[in-house]
Amino acid sequence: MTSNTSNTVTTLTITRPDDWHVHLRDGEQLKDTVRDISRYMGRAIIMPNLVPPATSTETALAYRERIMAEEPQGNFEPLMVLYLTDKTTAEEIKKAKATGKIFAAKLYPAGATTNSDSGVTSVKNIYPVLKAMQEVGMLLLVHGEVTDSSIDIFDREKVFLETILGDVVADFPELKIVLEHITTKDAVEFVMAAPKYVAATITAHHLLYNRNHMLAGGIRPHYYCLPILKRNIHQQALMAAATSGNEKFFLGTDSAPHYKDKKEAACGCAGAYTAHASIELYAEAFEEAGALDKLEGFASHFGPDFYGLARNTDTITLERSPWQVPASYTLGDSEVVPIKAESTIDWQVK
Ligand SMILES: NC(=O)N[C@@H](CC(=O)O)C(=O)O
Ligand SMILES: [Zn+2]
Ligand SMILES: [Zn+2]
Repeated sequence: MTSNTSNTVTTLTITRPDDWHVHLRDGEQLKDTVRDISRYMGRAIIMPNLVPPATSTETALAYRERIMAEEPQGNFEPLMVLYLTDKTTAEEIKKAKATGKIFAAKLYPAGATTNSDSGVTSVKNIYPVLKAMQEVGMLLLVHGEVTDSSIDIFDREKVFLETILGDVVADFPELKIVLEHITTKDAVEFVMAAPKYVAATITAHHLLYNRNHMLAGGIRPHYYCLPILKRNIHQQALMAAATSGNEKFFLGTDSAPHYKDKKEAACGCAGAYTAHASIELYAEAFEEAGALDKLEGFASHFGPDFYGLARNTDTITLERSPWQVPASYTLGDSEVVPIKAESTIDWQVK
């Protein structure tokens, strides 16, 4: 990292970052999501929860082609992910791995989040698949929440760690696991105590916000995402983890666009759009913690290191240059309301 050394930092140059968890959607939305992700992200782990989900090597590769068609310069590399179901086979894992274009498989507990209905109903059902993944070196990405309706929504991540993930880690000691979009102090502690093959992504919105932002003084649907924002002690634990320099925690925006009318509804969809300003939002969070010097490791080094990929070799520069986020952006034939709509963001990428 290089930056000027006066009291307030006004420019910050870091190795080009990657996004280790993003939703680009499909069809008419792709041109808009790919434009945003490829502005400065070198690579991104592309979530496979499409309708229907990308459950096979063929569907994942076809999706990759549709993404590449929106970014013909090839400056951006989509890293594909297989969507695990109860029916996924060990052969499919080996086939996917052999393509060199599919880097991970995603465990969605069935019903846990957006488009997860075809997910896994019991982790035991995929034990042969996890064994194959461990053998061939394919990462397991996890949406870590239980789906039991008797468990309070604010406790679902913690209970998942206690009742499911602990066993998976113990039973597959050499399987690389990323606990995605962590939201609790419990998850931070779990990852820190786990062996070196367990890491986590943290979103910008879980660093910047807690459930008061979503619920106090009126209900704000654009902050509603899963796992849901928690109380501020959890936000503080996430901030401490992200800015600690611990290489087990790295950037994954979980930017997850939904049309405005699907969010502002009686039963609104889960997901927050942050790809319009992802590194800028992280910069705001890290600055708040007085830890801008820790941003580069989190955003640009620890992700590729964990995935066993080379770090990017070029850089991007952030400038302190406040700008107003628009009320909405075009998304396909409709619009999406981004995080910080109509508010100011201090940083801009040159
Ligand atoms: N995070 C969310 O609230 N939503 C994501 C799904 C997910 O990542 O769980 C989506 O696809 O909309
Ligand atoms: Zn998720
Ligand atoms: Zn996600």
